[in-house]
Amino acid sequence: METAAPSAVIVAIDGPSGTGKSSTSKAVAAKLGLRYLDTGAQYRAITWWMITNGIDTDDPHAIAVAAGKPGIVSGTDPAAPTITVDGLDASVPIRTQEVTSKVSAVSAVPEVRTLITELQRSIAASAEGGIVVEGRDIGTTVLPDADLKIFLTASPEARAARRSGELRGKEATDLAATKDALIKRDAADSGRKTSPLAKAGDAVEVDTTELTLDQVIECVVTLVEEKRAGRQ
Ligand SMILES: Nc1ncnc2c1ncn2[C@@H]1O[C@H](COP(=O)(O)OP(=O)(O)OP(=O)(O)O)[C@@H](O)[C@H]1O
Ligand SMILES: Nc1ccn([C@@H]2O[C@H](COP(=O)(O)O)[C@@H](O)[C@H]2O)c(=O)n1
Repeated sequence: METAAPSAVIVAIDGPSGTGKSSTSKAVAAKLGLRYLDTGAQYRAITWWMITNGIDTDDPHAIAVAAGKPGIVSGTDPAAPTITVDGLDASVPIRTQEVTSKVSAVSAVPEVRTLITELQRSIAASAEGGIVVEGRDIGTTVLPDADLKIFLTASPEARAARRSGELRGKEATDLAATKDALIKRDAADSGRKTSPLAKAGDAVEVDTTELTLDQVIECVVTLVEEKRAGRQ
């Protein structure tokens, strides 16, 4: 596995859905001049491609056979992250309810994980000044030698309330249904055989339930700065 230049800092941020991984990672990367990679967007992109190409997302064999076909490219500027599939901007369609409901089944297929993990490692290795990579298995599997690993948590109630706030005006905002859906997705992601959602043994756990987003960002920035200072 290739690693980034010695001065670069690699930060892995994992955790269940709605704990603030994307918002925190983007802001931390922007503040510290690092690149940013949203690995969930990559699993969403491959899921979107499967749906639009008529692949049965309940058929792991069909998914495995097709897994190498889409060309997924992630842009890592934290101010404007991008995701394309076969050259098409996928940033909007990957956020639909249909993709969200099918992404756990697609991302559980080992052939999908092998391909996406290789892609993630090559992006991290080419981020010369360092990168914040967020997902579910970054600290445990994708980048086990990351300089700093963070595992964000929050109560299901807080996470559902955050998600409902996002959805208001766009789709149904039933708090109980939102909570059930995220608990179900977390259970699928934690329960799969290959590279499940899990906290690395050496990750710092941050419970964000009672923290504002700014407080979480500040906490992670401090942890990165401490890590950098300790390496000098
Ligand atoms: N500490 C916080 N307090 C209040 N709202 C927050 C906090 N952290 C994040 N949010 C809000 O919660 C919502 C979900 O955050 P975000 O998308 O960053 O979570 P996530 O962990 O990346 O979720 P997913 O894994 O499902 O993509 C966003 O609207 C974000 O602004
Ligand atoms: N490292 C990762 C990241 C994500 N997944 C899967 O993608 C889904 C969508 O992730 P979001 O962060 O965009 O909500 C997630 O539910 C997982 O199924 C993954 O497996 N590994």
